[in-house]
Amino acid sequence: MDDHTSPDCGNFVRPQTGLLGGDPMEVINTLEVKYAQKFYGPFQAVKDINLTVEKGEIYALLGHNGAGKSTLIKMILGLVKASAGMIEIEGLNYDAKNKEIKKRVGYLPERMNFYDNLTAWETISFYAKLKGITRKRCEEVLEQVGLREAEHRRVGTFSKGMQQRLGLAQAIIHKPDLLVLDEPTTGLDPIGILELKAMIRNWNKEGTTILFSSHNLNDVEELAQRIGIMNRGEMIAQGSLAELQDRLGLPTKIKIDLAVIPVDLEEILVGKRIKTFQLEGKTVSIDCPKDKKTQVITAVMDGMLKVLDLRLEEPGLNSIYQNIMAE
Ligand SMILES: Nc1ncnc2c1ncn2[C@@H]1O[C@H](COP(=O)(O)OP(=O)(O)OP(=O)(O)O)[C@@H](O)[C@H]1O
Repeated sequence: MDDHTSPDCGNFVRPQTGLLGGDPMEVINTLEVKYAQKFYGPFQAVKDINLTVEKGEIYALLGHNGAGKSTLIKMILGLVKASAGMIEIEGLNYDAKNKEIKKRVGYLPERMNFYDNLTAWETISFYAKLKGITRKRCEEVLEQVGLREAEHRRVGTFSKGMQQRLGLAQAIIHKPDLLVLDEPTTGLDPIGILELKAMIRNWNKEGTTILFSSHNLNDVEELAQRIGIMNRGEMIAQGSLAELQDRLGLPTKIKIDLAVIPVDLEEILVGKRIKTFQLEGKTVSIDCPKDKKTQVITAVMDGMLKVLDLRLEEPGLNSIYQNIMAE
């Protein structure tokens, strides 16, 4: 059972800096989570999570079912009370500035329940009224999510994709600084996913910071600048794709298409200190440490091989995720 109260600060004490206890040069991040924990009875769903989302970033939470993503998201939204730790949004915490935070955050839950008998226009007007927002903004936001033509249809007749768009409209209507999306692409068809990603990118370009959770590695790879991987309540890895690749020491694959395969190919490559490679047709693949790419490419291009094409393949999120989960 969720307890819908504000997260407390537990036993975390914010470090004080500067003469008056605050550093004037301190950058305020959109989201700051420190040592956050959540117990449901004796079960610990979230374990000592530290997470920072900088202004303007798109950050993705990734993890198996039950990893604790939704719980963490609800703690960030003030919908679930943290057992311990600190959560700040734009430098504000829920104990002191609950209402102020709510104005700055927009949320699309995993499942959104609307009144089937209301039209899209009536639904969005209802949210607008709650938040003191103008009719013009309702029109604008329905336009942005592509529901203007369907605005007088009852929500009960909407497809999953259309309901998701309406959910997005209510999440963005008050122009939040931080938009939080819990598995936003689940249940959408491929076109719906593409359109949703375009909307997310547009809002982000306009300055909205975005935190979303997902099971879809492609969506995460395409959208997120930084990724947090959770497992059994813990944050087991965080960073950009390149940082995660470095951390794991995963190689870059160099693929070389040759015009002809010389009989002494192995000798040539070994002579250039390339000991392991795979040959498929006329394509040679070399797994190379990231910091040795230039040396390997220079060695291959020195004229002894007739190279038609050469390309680099960095490991994708798929192999990064699998490696991290296997650690
Ligand atoms: N209200 C609750 N009471 C007791 N246990 C809960 C409650 N909510 C979540 N849990 C448990 O906490 C753990 C984390 O759940 P959570 O929903 O946060 O995971 P998740 O990563 O979002 O999973 P999914 O990807 O399936 O949505 C799970 O073991 C879940 O059963």
